[in-house]
Amino acid sequence: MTAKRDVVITEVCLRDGSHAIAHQFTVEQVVNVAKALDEANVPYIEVSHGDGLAGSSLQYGLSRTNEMELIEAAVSVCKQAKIAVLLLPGIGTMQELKQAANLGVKMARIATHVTEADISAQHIALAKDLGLETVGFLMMSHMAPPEKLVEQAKLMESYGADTVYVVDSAGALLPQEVKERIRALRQSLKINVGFHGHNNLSLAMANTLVAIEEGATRIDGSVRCLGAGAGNTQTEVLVAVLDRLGIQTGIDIYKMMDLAEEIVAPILQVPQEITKDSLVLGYAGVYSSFLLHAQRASKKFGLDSRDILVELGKRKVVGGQEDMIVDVAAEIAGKKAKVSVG
Ligand SMILES: CC[C@H](O)CC(=O)C(=O)O
Ligand SMILES: [Mn+2]
Repeated sequence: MTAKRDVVITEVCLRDGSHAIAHQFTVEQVVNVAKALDEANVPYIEVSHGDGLAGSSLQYGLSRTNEMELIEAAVSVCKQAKIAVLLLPGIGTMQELKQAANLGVKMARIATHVTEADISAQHIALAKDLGLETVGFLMMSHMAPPEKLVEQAKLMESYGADTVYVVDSAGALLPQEVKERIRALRQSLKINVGFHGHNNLSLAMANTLVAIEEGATRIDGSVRCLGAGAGNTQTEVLVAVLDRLGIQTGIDIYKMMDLAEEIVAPILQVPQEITKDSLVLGYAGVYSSFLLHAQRASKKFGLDSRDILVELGKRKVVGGQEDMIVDVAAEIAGKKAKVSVG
């Protein structure tokens, strides 16, 4: 019997979590996590490089294992859960999307910067042609006011998306801002509205609950907060909270708790918590996936990583501009050197 679900959860630890572990997932880890999530009745599990299909590169970070192998392995162990992939046009191409569909993926999430939905037209159309459920994923949603978000979401809807997500990539949105954005989308779209949070300001759960209150029915979470920055809304906690609120997810709470503790926690190199660097991501409005890159640059140039992150926030650097992290670090280090010589 299929479970009743008022809110449909997509588990992102095997994709967003890839950022947190520098894209080092093994087939064994993916199999163990996906199988346990499937048994807990999670409906969608996203598997890809952190930056989406074909993200493995020097710019974004090389994957330990080819993501197609990871996707194939996840598909093979899931009895009811559907595997989703993320694709950022310009990083992933039509070819990878077709390859993923051939492997048995059932959902494609096409992600663009919040003001660039127009570049998703071809990929959304292809995903629909391939028979995939299709999501438009508007990243860095804190950088656009609700009216702009509506304009961009309507473009995705017109291309054929079944759902559009407000994506708080930097974990910078405050509850009121989430409320305004979800409300505006709900009033203007005919399709589902979703929310993807990051916990850099410790607001992922509060923001998710506000989004649900405003009518978002598609929600992302990551078990044990295994996601970029301080991670996402913690799925096992969300499932318990929604159960207390009488909102059905169809997910088995005990099984989620067990897999979080026994299978996902051991994968974490360090426990996910709000450190000074992840806090600055939310505070300065910086892409959560920039965290490890900025920390590496801070070591290389002998800087406080917060100075690099704050400057990136000021310059409104967005996804795809990872090379700017080293540029900014070099510039700050250069200025410091001049001051100490002068
Ligand atoms: C780089 C892609 C990014 O991690 C997608 C995402 O989850 C977000 O923007 O939060
Ligand atoms: Mn994310």
